[in-house]
Amino acid sequence: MNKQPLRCRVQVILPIERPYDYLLPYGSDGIQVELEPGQVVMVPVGRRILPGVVWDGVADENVPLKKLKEIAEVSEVPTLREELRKFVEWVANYTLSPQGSVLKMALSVPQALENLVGQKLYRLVTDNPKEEGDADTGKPRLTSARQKVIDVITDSGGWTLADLAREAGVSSSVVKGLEKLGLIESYFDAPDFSFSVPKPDAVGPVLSPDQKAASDDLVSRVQDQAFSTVVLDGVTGSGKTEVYFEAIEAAIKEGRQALVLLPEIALSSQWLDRFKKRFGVAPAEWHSDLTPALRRKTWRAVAAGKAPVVVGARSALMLPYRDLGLIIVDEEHEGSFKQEDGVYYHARDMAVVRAKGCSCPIVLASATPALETMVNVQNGRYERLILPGRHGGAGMPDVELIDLRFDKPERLQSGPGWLSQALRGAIRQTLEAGEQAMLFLNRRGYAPLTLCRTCGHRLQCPHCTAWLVEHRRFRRLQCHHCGFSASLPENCPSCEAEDSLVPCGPGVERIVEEAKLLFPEANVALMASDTMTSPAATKAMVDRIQNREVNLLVGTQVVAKGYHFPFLTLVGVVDADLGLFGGDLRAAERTFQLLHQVAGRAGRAEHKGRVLLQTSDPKHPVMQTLKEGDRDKFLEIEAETRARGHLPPFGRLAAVIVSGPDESELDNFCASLARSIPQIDGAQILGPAPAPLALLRGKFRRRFLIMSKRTIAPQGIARSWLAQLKAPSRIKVIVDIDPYSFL
Ligand SMILES: Nc1ncnc2c1ncn2[C@@H]1O[C@H](COP(=O)(O)OP(=O)(O)OP(=O)(O)O)[C@@H](O)[C@H]1O
Ligand SMILES: [Zn+2]
Repeated sequence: MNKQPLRCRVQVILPIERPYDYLLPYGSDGIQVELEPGQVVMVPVGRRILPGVVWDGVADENVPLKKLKEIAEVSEVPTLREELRKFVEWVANYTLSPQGSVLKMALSVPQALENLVGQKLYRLVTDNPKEEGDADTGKPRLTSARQKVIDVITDSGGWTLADLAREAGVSSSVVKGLEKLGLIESYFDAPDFSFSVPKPDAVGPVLSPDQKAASDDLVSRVQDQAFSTVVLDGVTGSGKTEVYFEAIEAAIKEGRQALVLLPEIALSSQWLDRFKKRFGVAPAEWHSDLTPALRRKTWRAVAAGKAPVVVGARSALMLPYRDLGLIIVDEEHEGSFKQEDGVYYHARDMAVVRAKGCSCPIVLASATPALETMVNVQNGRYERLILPGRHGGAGMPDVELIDLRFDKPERLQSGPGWLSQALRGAIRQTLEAGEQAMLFLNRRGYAPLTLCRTCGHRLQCPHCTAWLVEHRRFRRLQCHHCGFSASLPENCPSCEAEDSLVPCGPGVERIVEEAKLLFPEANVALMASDTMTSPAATKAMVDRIQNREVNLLVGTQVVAKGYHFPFLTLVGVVDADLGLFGGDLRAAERTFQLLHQVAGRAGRAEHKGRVLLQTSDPKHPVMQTLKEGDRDKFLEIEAETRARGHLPPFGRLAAVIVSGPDESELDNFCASLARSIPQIDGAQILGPAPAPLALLRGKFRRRFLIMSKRTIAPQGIARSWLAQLKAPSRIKVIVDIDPYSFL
């Protein structure tokens, strides 16, 4: 009997919408191997072999056999669960992204998919080495390269030659040399992909009654293994972390995995230290700074259920968890949870969807929950647990406004100054009292703009609609959008006048300069994303601050987040109005959150905190509510404004960004798009308008905005409208559902 060969559907990790059909592979016995949905396979696509996943549903029997290719290889990695496949479909559908692009985020580590059974691996030899060594200790003397290998392998065994060499930063001959010495040995096995399980007897601190009530509630949700969304709403310093650590412990006890999403994991050394202290072991980390070997190990461990706790940036949400029992989104209001590249998604919102699919609770923790989140609390979709006071009875800091129109910063000998008399005085007092002060300005570099005094020319990025920012430490100008960098010219590039270029406005480097000048006796330190180049650099700085080797800290928004410095009592905000401009619908909310978080760094222990905001608009609701410490009043005012404008969360938005290298081709295409804008009840499409960044990385950009009522999904509108016209090959159309950036 001539049976028809069996086929299946495989979703390949290319930007394609749907799975392709393939023939099941033939085993050595000439019989086709049956595969189940979720199995990871390698398949031929054109001339390449790419990873894919056997997808649900049946292949189309009408496709002629000769058109079908055979699956090339079946990966040994654990089958991806139906929950993840459904999640990929959901995210693709919601964000209007190709399913293959979303799946690619889940299979983001190609090396992890390779079959590794029976690899040659290295481990430490534990009996005494035969080589003669140091007479005193009996241990062989090692070169530093060799010692690095020993250090790596002592931490965890089961390394391949290539991974071990790479992780230790040495050549493979160093590893082989150690093998000859008899200090390490090779064996054949599958690498060990697992992370330690936190000790069951590790106990946390004694919780306050409020913390205890919140933690009991979360623990019982974890034990119930049912979906719910809980907002953990606690003032800064109320001990939210300690509370959700209890929930993590409960998930571990249930034998399930816990995921913690942090906005800036690479900068979260304090968080990791606390975790280690509480649980005795480190969690699995997931972020862009991992070495390839660690990436592979982590991916595999997550998929096999051998990473009990994963802490990561937003992309950790896409990992193939075996059995997720809890998700925490810390600082849930943070804008960095929104990805604006490739697949445009909001990790907090998608995390809620994933928790639902996993039937587990999700905790959104913040001292300043997003308006979206609070409206979901009001309408009953989310529940809320409140921690009303700071841990250990520390009070909230006093917030005062400095009106820059009256208290104008005095000029320094070297040029303009940015710190008012009131702020200078407060810093002096703080330093004299032996406490720490922090100056906050959310602007990297020395000056945001450089201008020619003679002809007025402004130094601009050649590829973007943006000023070049001076970074004096490197004596360079930089574009903060595309990374373009040039050295600071001597003469004006336009009129060639000498000594005529002047920096305008302050960046943090300039504040450091002023601080050093005004407080020569102080230890001034700078903390910004471009000075904290690695987790180790960040940790070193955090340690210096904790040890009080720094007494005057200057920083950008990286200092605003989650840090706990007990001796920091004064926070000065150099330009509180900075975030309010720019026509962004969330400008006020974001400014309130950021300043509230920064203010929350002050006076977290015994000594009372004081916060000074320099503003030119002290009557602004953001400044007034910050001063009154009335977050809920701010949210009320903000909700009213948004409701009036039918803006999120009371209406829905989708941005359509069209870009291309040729401006007239772009404008023609946008004009055709504009002509085909459909008439829809309850929705409208605005545009095209030049994007505020009308030129970005050498591409011209135009924007449309779809605004719809809460009850109408903008996805459907975008889909049918954009399907009518095919974009020319050089033009790119991006749809950003629920946009956070309007540049
Ligand atoms: N029950 C407790 N016992 C002892 N120390 C605690 C307790 N709860 C909190 N702390 C300590 O109080 C400090 C503040 O707690 P934590 O950082 O968890 O607050 P938070 O609510 O996350 O603050 P933020 O929103 O500002 O990041 C930390 O040093 C923490 O270790
Ligand atoms: Zn640029």
